[in-house]
Amino acid sequence: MSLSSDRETPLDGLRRRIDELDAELHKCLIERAQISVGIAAARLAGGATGVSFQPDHEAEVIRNVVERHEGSLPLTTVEHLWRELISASLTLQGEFTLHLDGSADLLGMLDLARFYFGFSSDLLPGADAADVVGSVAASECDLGLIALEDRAELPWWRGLSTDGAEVIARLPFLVLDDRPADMPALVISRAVAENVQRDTLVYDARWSGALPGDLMSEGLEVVSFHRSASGVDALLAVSADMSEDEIFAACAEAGAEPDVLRMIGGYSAPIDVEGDADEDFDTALAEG
Ligand SMILES: O=C(O)C(=O)C[C@]1(C(=O)O)C=C[C@@H](O)C=C1
Repeated sequence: MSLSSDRETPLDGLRRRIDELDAELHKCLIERAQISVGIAAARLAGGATGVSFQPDHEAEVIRNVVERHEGSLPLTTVEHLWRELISASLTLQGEFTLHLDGSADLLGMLDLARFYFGFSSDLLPGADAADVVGSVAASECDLGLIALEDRAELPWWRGLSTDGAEVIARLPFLVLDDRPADMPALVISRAVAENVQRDTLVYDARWSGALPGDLMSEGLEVVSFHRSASGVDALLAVSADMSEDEIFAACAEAGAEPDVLRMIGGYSAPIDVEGDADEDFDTALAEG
């Protein structure tokens, strides 16, 4: 072998560094998985069974990723890697099935499911959103993924409750232009941890008349609505700082108090990475 072929070229040096980093990363991944197994054992020792989702901790993990991130790797690539790790960690803690809203665009649903819940999770398509709510409510620790439409064909959220299946997350979690897996959706489960912290609460609100037109300026986001002969059902997202009395007062200010107001879960608010989330709600559509 000649002397020149023994000398490391700059390219060889870069590849050697990638190999070193891969070994370090792999060691960290092995340790992370061992810790997940430890969490599962500690929960079992404390009398818990099955998976318990900690959506607030998951949000914190991704918030930390966003804060630390720099350089040329796309943020959504890093987000996806961490989502895969969190899903693997959940799978190590117990079996669960992810029920998919079969009435939504199939490719968009599959993209979302794989981006957020990885390739190890067990997927099961349901007929529609109401079917997913029923399956998740009847399970011990399954998850459901339901696509959000401004105008819903059915008020599927009527089947949610805080002692059954409830809303635990809103996707996409990172609001970015041109991101992959960008179908708006809610995640539901009955296996959410008891002490979970959420900054946004979700309500089932019903009016026998029309939907008040200006709820948004009162701090109430209409995530979805359904109009029928008996009135309007709305899925409202509201800051967790607002009491139910304040919500009634804000609705009255916007036009009318709802006949029904029922808390049906909550989530950690998505992060608007570019600072220009499009929260425009088509009030003309709701009023017309
Ligand atoms: O914090 C926990 O309890 C964990 O199990 C860890 C972890 C993670 O892998 O980061 C996994 C699942 C939870 O939903 C949240 C976070």
